[in-house]
Amino acid sequence: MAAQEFNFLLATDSYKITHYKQYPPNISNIYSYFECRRKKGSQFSEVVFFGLQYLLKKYLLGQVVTEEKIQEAKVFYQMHFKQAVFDEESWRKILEKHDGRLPIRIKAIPEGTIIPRGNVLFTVENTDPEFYWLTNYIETMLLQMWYPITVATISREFKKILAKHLKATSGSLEGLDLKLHDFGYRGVSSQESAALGGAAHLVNFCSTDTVAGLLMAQRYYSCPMAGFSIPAAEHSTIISWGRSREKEAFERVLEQFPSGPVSVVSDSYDIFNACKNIWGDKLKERVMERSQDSCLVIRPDSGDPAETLIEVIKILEECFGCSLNVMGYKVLPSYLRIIQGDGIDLSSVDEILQKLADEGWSAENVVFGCGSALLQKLNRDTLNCAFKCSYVESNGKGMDVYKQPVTDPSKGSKRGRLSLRRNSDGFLETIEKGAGKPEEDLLVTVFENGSLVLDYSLEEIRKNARLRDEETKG
Ligand SMILES: O=C1OCCC/C1=C\Nc1ccccc1
Repeated sequence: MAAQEFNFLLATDSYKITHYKQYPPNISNIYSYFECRRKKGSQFSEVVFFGLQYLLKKYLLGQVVTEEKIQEAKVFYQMHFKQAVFDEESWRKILEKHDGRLPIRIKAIPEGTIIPRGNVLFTVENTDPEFYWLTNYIETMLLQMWYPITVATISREFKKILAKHLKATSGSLEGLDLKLHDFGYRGVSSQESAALGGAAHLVNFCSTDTVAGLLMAQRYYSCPMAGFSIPAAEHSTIISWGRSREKEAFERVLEQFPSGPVSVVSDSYDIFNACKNIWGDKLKERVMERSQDSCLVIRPDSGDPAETLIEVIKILEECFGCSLNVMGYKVLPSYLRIIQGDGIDLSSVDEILQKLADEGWSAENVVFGCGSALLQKLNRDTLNCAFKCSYVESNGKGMDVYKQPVTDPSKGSKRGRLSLRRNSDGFLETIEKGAGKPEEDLLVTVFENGSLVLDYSLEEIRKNARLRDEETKG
């Protein structure tokens, strides 16, 4: 028997096993959709759609139903419910009639599309009337797309902030794609989260240490190398020399990586002493002989980020001097930069860059690392991701359906078959009740009856997600 790898029949919430018994008699079609519900006062007005292609390729393509999996599920659910609720016969029908391929159609906006909250992102419907229950059976797995969508969205919000400050204090967006480095691999809940979240960040940037995200981009988004990193110290490679030999530890790093940028975490004992007396004195010659594309990147890693950064940059200015750029902001010598990877989130990065600017410093001097705030400090409610049924057919008649809780109108759902179009002002909008014109519909079929209909590359996704001009103004 084939090793029981992933069993699709077990990849859902228990209660969904019982839903086929609850739908109205003679129901033949269930049509549902995914959206990031609009929420008054929410921090994020638009989202980046990303991640569905990975899920389709990994879990939904080809034969997902087999006799072994039916047997395994039958035994499992009998024990779990202590009664026979699992619909063995229907699953066997899928196996016999569709060779175990899912009779489902998924239509979605192109990955990387930037879309305002409250719009349909993808729709799901059964293509064989016999398996109406399958549409919402896969809700559980499909709703997990909240994660890559939310990470890609947060990462792009970082990009807007970085672009604003870079433009305002340097007059150019050069190097924007390298301004936010993913430090988050260790802070996520699993290898799969690291892969999905890491790849989601790479929609907006090409700077990461989360190797799993690079592999995801290679294997599922046809991108051979989506991001880059540089040699960098960590505390162990510094403190292993003992407190009295921090200078030797730093010197070793410079020697071992003579060309190309190198990052050295410098706060093991006293970041200010390290900058002034080691980098700015004992090793000053070594630092100055490095060039722009072999710069030393000093990494503070503690203290209030803004205060520490300001004090560090002032010490470096004293020791190495600085120049003024075309915007009149100060820039350290090109062989010297700073990376701030501690305490970075959407609000602190804006505050730090503003304080640097107020002190006359360009955003060119610093790159940022971000861990949990990028990959983990988020949940399904961050963008209010929801999956809801909006249309059903029974006895050949269609009916628009919806929920509208008197206790929370913001949880109301859309009704009828949905389409997405760009209106005359160029804004995306969702048309409900089947009123959309097919030729205007931006939702495209990406999955049908077990086959992937479209395959997006990270390159085209990045193009869809690039910042628009107005988002880069100061
Ligand atoms: O300092 C750096 O310069 C740029 C390259 C990466 C890097 C540090 N990486 C890292 C990863 C995970 C947790 C903490 C740091």
